[in-house]
Amino acid sequence: MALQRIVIRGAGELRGEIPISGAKNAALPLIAAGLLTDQTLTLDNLPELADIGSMLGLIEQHGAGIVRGPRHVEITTARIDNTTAPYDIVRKMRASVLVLGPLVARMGEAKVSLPGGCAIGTRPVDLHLKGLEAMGAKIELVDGYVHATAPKGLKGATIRFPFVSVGATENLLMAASLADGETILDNAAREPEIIDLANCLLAMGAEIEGVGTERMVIRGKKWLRGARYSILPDRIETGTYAMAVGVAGGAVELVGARPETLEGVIEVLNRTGVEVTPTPRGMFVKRNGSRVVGVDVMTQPYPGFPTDLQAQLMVLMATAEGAAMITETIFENRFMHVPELARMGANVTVHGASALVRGVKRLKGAPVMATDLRASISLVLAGLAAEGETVVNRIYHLDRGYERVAEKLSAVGAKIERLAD
Ligand SMILES: CC(=O)N[C@H]1[C@@H](OP(=O)(O)OP(=O)(O)OC[C@H]2O[C@@H](n3ccc(=O)[nH]c3=O)[C@H](O)[C@@H]2O)O[C@H](CO)[C@@H](O)[C@@H]1O
Ligand SMILES: C=C(OP(=O)(O)O)C(=O)O
Repeated sequence: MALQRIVIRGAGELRGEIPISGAKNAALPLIAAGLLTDQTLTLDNLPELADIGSMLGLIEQHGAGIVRGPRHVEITTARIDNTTAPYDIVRKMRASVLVLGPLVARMGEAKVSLPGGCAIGTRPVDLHLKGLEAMGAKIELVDGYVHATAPKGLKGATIRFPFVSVGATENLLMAASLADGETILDNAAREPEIIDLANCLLAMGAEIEGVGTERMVIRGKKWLRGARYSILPDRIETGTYAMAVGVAGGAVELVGARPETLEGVIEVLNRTGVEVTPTPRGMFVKRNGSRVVGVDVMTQPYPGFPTDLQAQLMVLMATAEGAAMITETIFENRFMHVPELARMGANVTVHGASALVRGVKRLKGAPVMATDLRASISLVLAGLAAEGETVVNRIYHLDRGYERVAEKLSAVGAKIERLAD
């Protein structure tokens, strides 16, 4: 594939509407859930993203039949004929580890490549593995692969997470749905994507109490049926475009957005001076005239401010009146965007897990690149606010998580285009 880049010529206001796609981080576990049943799981509102293609490719090589249509997929896993998730797929996308729970639960064994570190931190999977061990699986690490076996099937267990993990909650929720007996997940993640997965599992016949709370009780079933489920709108994409309006100014309706999944984010936006109002179709975001003001924000598990919007918020704060302290508590290395933003004139000093952002009047365009998804989109947002031309290189990161980003932004007036070499 030719190397592609995005060119942005700032700085004009955004006006109009942007449709919000289905949530990547809900879609990925839901696709893995397709391995739990021999019947068809149909997913609607499927976003068109590179990560979705990778996840479908992964479950296909386990034996799933995939029929893909526009914004929708039918997954039928009548049989699983391969329980190995190979390094070549897992290294591209960490969410691949979500096949582990479903495979062990249904087949009594799985071999999944260890995902390894990535740009934003070391990201171990020890909580996933300890949970499966508590459910009776034997875990061995062989040649970089996790080999999990439970020849007599998984057994219900009480699992208390020492800290909140979205992925471990999802993996064990799926595993518990097909285990023998009752599983209690304590200190479980409460992200809307977890609720989406639980609701789909309920539609498949699972028995889960406490959905949306930190304590879920799952009574395992011998078999789950097929279902049809519509993926929730992407709250991170929504928050990203809301911040784009904050950065560039203007007024945009985010159509399909679910403001109730973004309360912590809306509260922060309102404090900065960006106005957010729910509408019958989604939410309306507006910033007219004056500069936003700096606010201090700490990332937290849901319902706190999401780490996946930290880089975008930093761009908003980079042009704010006054200073902002942004503290990242989820990942230990999620400030990769800072040096690139500095090249565009942002004034940011990192001290450990905190970044002190002193607002400047204007950013300046520059060639930039990023090493992860949210850092990449933050550079696009910075380009919207910058004087002159910004070229964002290595945009394959963007394609992992943002559907048609250049089209969506140019439809509201941004001067943005995608170029191939
Ligand atoms: C595909 C998907 O949904 N990705 C999201 C998911 O990632 P993911 O599920 O990987 O994130 P987790 O919630 O598991 O990670 C939270 C923290 O726990 C640590 N940890 C996690 C598991 C474990 O076994 N051991 C351990 O130490 C991680 O390194 C991290 O520091 O939630 C993150 C936190 O909201 C988001 O940023 C990601 O976008
Ligand atoms: C970090 C992210 O995704 P993943 O967990 O798939 O790396 C993200 O969506 O911002």
